[in-house]
Amino acid sequence: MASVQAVQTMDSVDTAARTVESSPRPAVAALTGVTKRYGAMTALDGISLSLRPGEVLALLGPNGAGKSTSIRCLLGLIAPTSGTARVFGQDPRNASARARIGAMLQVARIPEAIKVKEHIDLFRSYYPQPLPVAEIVRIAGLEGIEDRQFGALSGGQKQRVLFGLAVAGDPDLIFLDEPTVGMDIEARRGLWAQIRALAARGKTVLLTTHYLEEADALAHRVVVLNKGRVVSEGTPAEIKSQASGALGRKIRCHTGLSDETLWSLDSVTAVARQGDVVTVTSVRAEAVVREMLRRDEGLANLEITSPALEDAFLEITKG
Ligand SMILES: Nc1ncnc2c1ncn2[C@@H]1O[C@H](COP(=O)(O)OP(=O)(O)OP(=O)(O)O)[C@@H](O)[C@H]1O
Repeated sequence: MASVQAVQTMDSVDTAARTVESSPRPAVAALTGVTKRYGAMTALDGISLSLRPGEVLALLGPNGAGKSTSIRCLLGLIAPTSGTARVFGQDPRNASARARIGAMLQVARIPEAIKVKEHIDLFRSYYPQPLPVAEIVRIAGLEGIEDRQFGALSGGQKQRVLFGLAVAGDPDLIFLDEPTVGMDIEARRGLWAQIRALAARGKTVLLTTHYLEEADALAHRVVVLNKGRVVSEGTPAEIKSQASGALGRKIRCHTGLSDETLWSLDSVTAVARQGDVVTVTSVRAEAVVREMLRRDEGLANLEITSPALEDAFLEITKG
């Protein structure tokens, strides 16, 4: 069981320190060459992706990119037009595979007149070895609302209940389709801590989100989809560095160098001033900084930043 201590420990882990064993253990779930067509609309266009044990994989992409369709194929809710979906090495419709899966979907509709605790009891009954009710209530932060009807809850509280139902069966693989929509910042951070705690217990999580800082904060790996194809894949840091190749990095400092001099340096694409602070953008930031320090001994308050994941995402999916 995840203890509060484990949650707190994981919370303090630095993003860069998140690693997942890269051994060739079989994938927990995989789409291989999957195309999904709805009439003339191609929702997935030959995509392959796989989930490794114990990782949090974030699926990013603009509206209509194919994120929910990917999840629905992996859940066995829809069949690929071609290609294969496998979960624990089996067809996702196989009952023994399903018993190890939990899901929180965007379109989840559950009866409004039923109490939270009754929903939990019902979901627990679907699984062979569910978590104790008190554990589900604690993980999903449902203390005090167990006896309320689902329909009487706020949007954020409903999301927490759906998360609780997704983990009720103590599944090894959890799909979370935009899990923090409608949550305030505190609730969102609480859910992040729980997702980290799940991964720390060896659970595998596939998450879709439009909150790019969420992927940055949680994911071991990010797969970016656009128009049904995988357009980028890597750690959040790798995705950002791919984009810094195209976008450049920003060098901020106090310097006496003129705009003209700054523009003359290696691969500079922008020079901006705000008060005393100069911001220079270049894809060869190290070379530019070396040259700036050589020419200006008084250069101070130096700071170099990579594009945010948000900028990287827009760059990768534009066009
Ligand atoms: N049942 C369906 N019938 C027809 N077209 C569909 C159906 N389901 C999805 N699509 C289309 O397939 C494409 C991919 O949809 P999908 O829901 O997978 O995207 P998404 O990345 O999850 O988008 P969003 O971020 O808006 O949730 C979209 O163009 C969508 O309109």
